[in-house]
Amino acid sequence: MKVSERGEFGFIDDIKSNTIFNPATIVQGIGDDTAVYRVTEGYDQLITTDMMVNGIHFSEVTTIPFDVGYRLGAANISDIAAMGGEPRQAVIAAAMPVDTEVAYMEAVYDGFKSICQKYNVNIVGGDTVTTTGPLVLNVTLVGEVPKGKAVLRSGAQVGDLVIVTNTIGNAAAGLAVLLAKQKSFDFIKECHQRPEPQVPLGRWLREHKATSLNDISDGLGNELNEIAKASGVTIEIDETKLPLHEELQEAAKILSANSLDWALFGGEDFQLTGTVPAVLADTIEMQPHIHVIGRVVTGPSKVLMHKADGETRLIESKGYDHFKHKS
Ligand SMILES: Nc1ncnc2c1ncn2[C@@H]1O[C@H](COP(=O)(O)OP(=O)(O)OP(=O)(O)O)[C@@H](O)[C@H]1O
Ligand SMILES: Cc1ncc(C[n+]2csc(CCOP(=O)(O)O)c2C)c(N)n1
Ligand SMILES: [Mg+2]
Ligand SMILES: [Mg+2]
Ligand SMILES: [Mg+2]
Repeated sequence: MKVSERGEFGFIDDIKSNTIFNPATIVQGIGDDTAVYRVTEGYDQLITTDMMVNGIHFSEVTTIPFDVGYRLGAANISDIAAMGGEPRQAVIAAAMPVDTEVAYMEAVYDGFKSICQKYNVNIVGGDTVTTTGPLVLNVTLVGEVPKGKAVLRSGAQVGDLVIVTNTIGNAAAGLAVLLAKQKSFDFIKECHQRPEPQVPLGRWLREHKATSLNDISDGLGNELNEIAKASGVTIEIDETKLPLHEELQEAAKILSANSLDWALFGGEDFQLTGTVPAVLADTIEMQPHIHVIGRVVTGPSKVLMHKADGETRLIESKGYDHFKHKS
């Protein structure tokens, strides 16, 4: 059945069950003019929004509907993780072409509900409209962080260590193998299709006094430049220290692609990058999911990379730019 046959209110009825995963904070969920939720005493409130468009962030070739919903949640939860915060309440809006299948949208919502359940996020409302363009989905997410403890982009200090979580470039590599219709490469494909926001590591980094954090949506180069600019520092990273997964290296060989470009400019990894005080070096050494990739030094706001061959390269802020990208 198409959404047009189901009708606006029928559609809302179809998706409104199984949306509250943290009931203690909810006075009113889906079903009134606004939702009503309770905040935690002693916490600052965080709010963020991110959108996904069919043909830009996903396509039939790259992403099944469940994963469209999962990634939509991941992109938003990731921004809360990048503040060292806890995700809490979400509203979701959908602009649908009239011939969209109800089953497709239900699967999108199943994916979104699945990640919300995993991170204890309540889905407290939304909006439903039709469009003559492609499917557009938007989430606005509220989170919380202990008062005054949000980890900003502007706190990097000279002498700090530069860190990144897990491995980077996988989402771009996964997209490339999906578009090339390559078999296998399941790990990097999943990194593209069903990325995991790094909430526990964001919390760990906040608790260990990280001085700045950013999530990797547009590419490591872009995110580190944002930190360098906001903090007024130079960031130096080491090419040999960038954590790259073996599947990414393998995919680069098969597709004759540049694995370093994926890592620096790929985006959509939703890993965290940022800075921590140098005294944390030994503690980080024992943290298997956080890697030191460089240092903060005095100088103008820029990012430099010491290459494997001994040369130094300026890393431009050339991540994914929606107005400049040609597909
Ligand atoms: N259309 C807009 N109107 C008002 N503020 C905006 C708009 N677009 C972005 N911003 C704000 O600009 C800043 C940077 O936004 P950006 O979307 O680049 O960050 P992000 O959400 O971390 O990255 P990404 O969208 O790539 O995941 C944020 O403070 C964001 O709220
Ligand atoms: C079908 C298809 N083609 C290309 C891409 C690549 N892509 C799209 S948006 C984006 C940056 C993050 O977006 P935002 O800044 O909105 O968070 C990237 C790297 C994709 N995901 N799917
Ligand atoms: Mg954004
Ligand atoms: Mg972000
Ligand atoms: Mg972006």
